[in-house]
Amino acid sequence: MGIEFTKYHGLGNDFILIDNRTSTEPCLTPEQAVKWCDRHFGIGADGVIFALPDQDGHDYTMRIFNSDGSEPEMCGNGIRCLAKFLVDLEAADANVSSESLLPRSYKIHTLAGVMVPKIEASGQVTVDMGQPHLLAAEIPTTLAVADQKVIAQPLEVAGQTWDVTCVSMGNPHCITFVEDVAAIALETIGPKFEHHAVFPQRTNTEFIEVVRRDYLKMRVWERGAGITLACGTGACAVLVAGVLNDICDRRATIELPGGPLEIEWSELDQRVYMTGPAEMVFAGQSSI
Ligand SMILES: N[C@H](CCC[C@H](N)C(=O)O)C(=O)O
Repeated sequence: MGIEFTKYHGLGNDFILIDNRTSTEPCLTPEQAVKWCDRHFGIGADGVIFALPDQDGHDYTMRIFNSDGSEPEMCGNGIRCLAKFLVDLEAADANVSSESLLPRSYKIHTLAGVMVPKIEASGQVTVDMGQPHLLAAEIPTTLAVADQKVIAQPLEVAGQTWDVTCVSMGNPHCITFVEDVAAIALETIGPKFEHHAVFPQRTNTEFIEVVRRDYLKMRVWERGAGITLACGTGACAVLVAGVLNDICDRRATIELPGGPLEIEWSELDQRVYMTGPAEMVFAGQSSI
């Protein structure tokens, strides 16, 4: 009898979701997660997400392993998929339709703090992603003094100097603004940013083309996953970086290769809100 799983994606950033509600530890090791994420010898995904029981009075706990087996603090597209997975599980347990339970919010404990995804009746998911962290020590990066922000700082990567802005959404992001995002050789430059010495915990890297102050185009090289079609925490970090550099509004559409995300950095509570889809693809049992 294999382990049951369900595949979901958020704008093509795809995840294997596992109902882990009866144990407080993930049922797979990071090494097994690498095998499950392999797109030829396994199921294929950018990561594995575990729905664990609640902690400290929250509804559930989310843990995630990237496709390289590393464990990030948070995943924006992933938590939208987790919310959809949870409402599907609860509907199956109650023998009702998922739609009948909408709208539905969850308080999810993550390594980046408590996140609150809300599935609207439309199926779109809005997530309160909390406040961004901007000090060098919080990213973390050694590119600036620990209690300083990193905004438009020069960073040499692969013999070229890039102006970078760093933002943490619980996980690290290095953002740079370019003229033509399609011209970036992501597979070459991405790993050089990810493993750069100024990022002691590696980094996700986002390359951004500003089309309008409320419309940005983004491509991403993710820590622990490489090129993905979308990155939710990355889109949030990009919006914050755009505001800090005064090149975008506090509410904008971030266009990713997999589709658009609506991001707002609220002036009122300084929290970042992300809205986007989460789709179920298939369910199965794995014997690897
Ligand atoms: N690779 C990321 C985690 C997944 C983030 C991304 N898929 C998202 O939607 O936020 C990291 O190691 O920080």
